[in-house]
Amino acid sequence: MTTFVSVEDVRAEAVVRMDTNTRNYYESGSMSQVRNANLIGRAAADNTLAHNSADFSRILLRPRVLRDVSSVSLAACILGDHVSAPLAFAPSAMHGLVCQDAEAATAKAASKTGSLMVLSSYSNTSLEDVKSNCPHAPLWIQLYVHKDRSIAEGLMKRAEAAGYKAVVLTVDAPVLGRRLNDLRNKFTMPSHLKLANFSPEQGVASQSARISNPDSTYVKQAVNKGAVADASLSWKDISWIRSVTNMKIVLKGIMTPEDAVLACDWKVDAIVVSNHGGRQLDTTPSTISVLPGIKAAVDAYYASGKSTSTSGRIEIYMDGGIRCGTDILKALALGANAVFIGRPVLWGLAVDGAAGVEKVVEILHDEMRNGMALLGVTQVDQLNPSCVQLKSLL
Ligand SMILES: Cc1cc2nc3c(=O)[nH]c(=O)nc-3n(C[C@H](O)[C@H](O)[C@H](O)COP(=O)(O)O)c2cc1C
Ligand SMILES: CC(C)CC(=O)C(=O)O
Repeated sequence: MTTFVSVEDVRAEAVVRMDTNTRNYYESGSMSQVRNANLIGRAAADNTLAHNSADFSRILLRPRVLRDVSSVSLAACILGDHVSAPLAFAPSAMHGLVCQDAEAATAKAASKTGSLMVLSSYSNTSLEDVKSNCPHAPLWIQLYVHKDRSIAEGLMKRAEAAGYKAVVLTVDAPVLGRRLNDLRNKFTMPSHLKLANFSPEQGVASQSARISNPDSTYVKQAVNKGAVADASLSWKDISWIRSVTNMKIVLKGIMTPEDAVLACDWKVDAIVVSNHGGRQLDTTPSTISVLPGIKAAVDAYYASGKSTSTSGRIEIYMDGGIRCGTDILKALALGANAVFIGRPVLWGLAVDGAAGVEKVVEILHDEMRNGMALLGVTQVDQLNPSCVQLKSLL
């Protein structure tokens, strides 16, 4: 059995186990993708996918010494729920592509490691089966809203009844990004898998065909059934979500201070600073680079007394490019209450199912504890901007 001591070790093993379609679907971003960067004449690293990760190395850590770090705790609270660390699983579609037990395996790992998991609405395991495999950690449901609103309504009602705590509305995908590798591969979900949260009559399965060909017959059928994402979604639809469910509301895909302030105005419970792992609009900034501006805007909003919320301050999370424990410490220092990982979970799954995901979490927890001790910090809420500095030559 290979010894994995870093997330990169897990990734290296995972990618050789995946078939080409799956590897390209999981690994790629949109447009100027690393493997095909020359297609539009750009350097390989000149895209959002690459910047998400690379920009972490532009932020340096400032260790403080002689601070008694004999006991370091990662314990945290996310929207009122206790978790083992401020590290959670981002929603990602179709875990059945790399693991027979699909999201049931991911849920087991979330439960065992005490990690919050967000289930993609496009999962191969039903939300009820995921819940039964995750007795010891909180679950949230991610939502894509289709033209036929009864589909999203049904999903939210089922999730709430099953004990999911929050609905995560993905706001950065009114249309799907142009994923060149998926277009080239004509990627569609393999026929042995199903989108387990929807019945075939709802036509939602056809949605996955959008990845390959927006003009396909499948997609035209799905449009007729109202199963394609509703690009008319707007801020006022938050009131509609609130009328459907008592779950907390999280917006995933916020990239500007302006939209963060609107999220405060609309009194959602939390936002995820995210560019969808570089899979939607290419050449957006990295998430870690926009996080400080968003945190400052949210702080200013509450300091100005504009908030009329009775449920407290909005929480800020981020995802994108997190590959080691110090990336997480930097994000927390710059204002995130918690971070989410997308691809690292999929790599763990591909390597060894639930045990592989547990391994990824164990590595990241170890790296966080180690980094905190060496930084002179014993609790995650002690991380603040004084722990980091921007790389410069002076
Ligand atoms: C294969 C794959 C599938 C994804 N599916 C979804 C999804 O169904 N819903 C969603 O909101 N985000 C989805 N995402 C985006 C992730 O939630 C997350 O924003 C992103 O992966 C974070 O970047 P990272 O992979 O660098 O950690 C997906 C990402 C990947 C890689
Ligand atoms: C089926 C897709 C729309 C899921 C997704 O969000 C993604 O692949 O990034």
